[in-house]
Amino acid sequence: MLQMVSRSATTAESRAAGGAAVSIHNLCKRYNNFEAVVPTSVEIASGDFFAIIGPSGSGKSTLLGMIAGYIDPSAGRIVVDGRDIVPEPIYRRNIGMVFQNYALFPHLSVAQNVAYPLKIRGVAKDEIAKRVRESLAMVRLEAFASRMPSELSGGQQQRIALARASIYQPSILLMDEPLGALDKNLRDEMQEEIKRFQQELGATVIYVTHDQQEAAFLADRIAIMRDGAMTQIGSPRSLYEQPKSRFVAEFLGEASIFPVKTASAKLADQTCRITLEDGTEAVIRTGEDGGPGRFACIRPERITIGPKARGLANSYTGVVRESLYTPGSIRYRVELKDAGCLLKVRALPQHNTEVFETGSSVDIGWSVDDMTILAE
Ligand SMILES: Nc1ncnc2c1ncn2[C@@H]1O[C@H](COP(=O)(O)OP(=O)(O)OP(=O)(O)O)[C@@H](O)[C@H]1O
Repeated sequence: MLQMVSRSATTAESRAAGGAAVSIHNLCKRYNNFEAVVPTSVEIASGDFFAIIGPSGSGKSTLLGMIAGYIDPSAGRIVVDGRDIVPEPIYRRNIGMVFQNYALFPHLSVAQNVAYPLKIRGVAKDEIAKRVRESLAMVRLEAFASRMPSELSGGQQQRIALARASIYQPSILLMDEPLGALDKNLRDEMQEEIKRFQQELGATVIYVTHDQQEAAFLADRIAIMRDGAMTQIGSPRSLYEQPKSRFVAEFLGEASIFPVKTASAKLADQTCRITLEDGTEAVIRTGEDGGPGRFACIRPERITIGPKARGLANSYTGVVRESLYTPGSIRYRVELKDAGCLLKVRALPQHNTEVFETGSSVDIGWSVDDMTILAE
């Protein structure tokens, strides 16, 4: 294993072309009166792993297609290392692409598939053979050079697609749901593989996925798309911990979200008291003060359940309405007494952790920093 890593690293050193910086300025796509992508601007740094997530139809693939060059933008610029690539045809853009359907040429062997981009660029035979060997080593499939695509598993085919997309050392790699066709275990394995691969290649990656966990695992930054617009861009952590809207909070991970009815003036200790629509009162850290039209949000793992909740700034009693033990976590739904508000709670099962059964009364609470305020 160690030997393989060090050999790949050497290979990468000799190949790494480095990633390109990508600046997108007011890029948009209209189909008649419909804006599939509204004017969008974003800076992607060289070597960044940038993921785009969002519901179906939110414009992810359209944006990627404009960068790749197979969809013409209605307006806007895509500046790569200082050069606007919008007027350039696909083959001049030096962009590698990997898509969900592996799209390997079925009648060509693995080696011939990987060699293809170099062959059409007129690279000499010896050089092609050497680079095919290097590329296959990077995806750990040297032994498969003479196989046909039909003789490979789904994961192996996708690794060959990666090798083929990167053999001409593109400075940008675009991936649209590359693991979409694979089962869960293989997806997990391939995520590790893609991460390692990108680090070795040094390319800037723009990666479209439906899967928020996948995006969080792979990406330095994530853009969340909705109705053709990037609603929020940030690190996986900042998006999860400081979502700006209800949409982002619900799209990325689980949350309990309640409309805010009133908010008090600031209290002396930089906190304020809010009242939720069902009458529940909570003390939160001030900053983005919640008033009518705002929402209070709390993540399930931020809630303490059991006797330890008693000393917290927000402390209540409730009834467990649902209790589910799953590998790695215990999930509850707890209804606050006298309020009816239902909270999602996730506890970490440790040695001797008490599991509360459905119907039991429990203490439940959170600190002033755990509840955040969101806009619609
Ligand atoms: N050629 C077209 N003509 C008209 N509308 C289109 C065309 N291509 C895409 N659209 C629309 O543009 C919107 C964005 O599509 P896009 O494929 O970018 O979404 P997506 O976020 O990638 O969705 P998914 O996750 O389902 O692949 C959708 O509403 C789609 O119907």
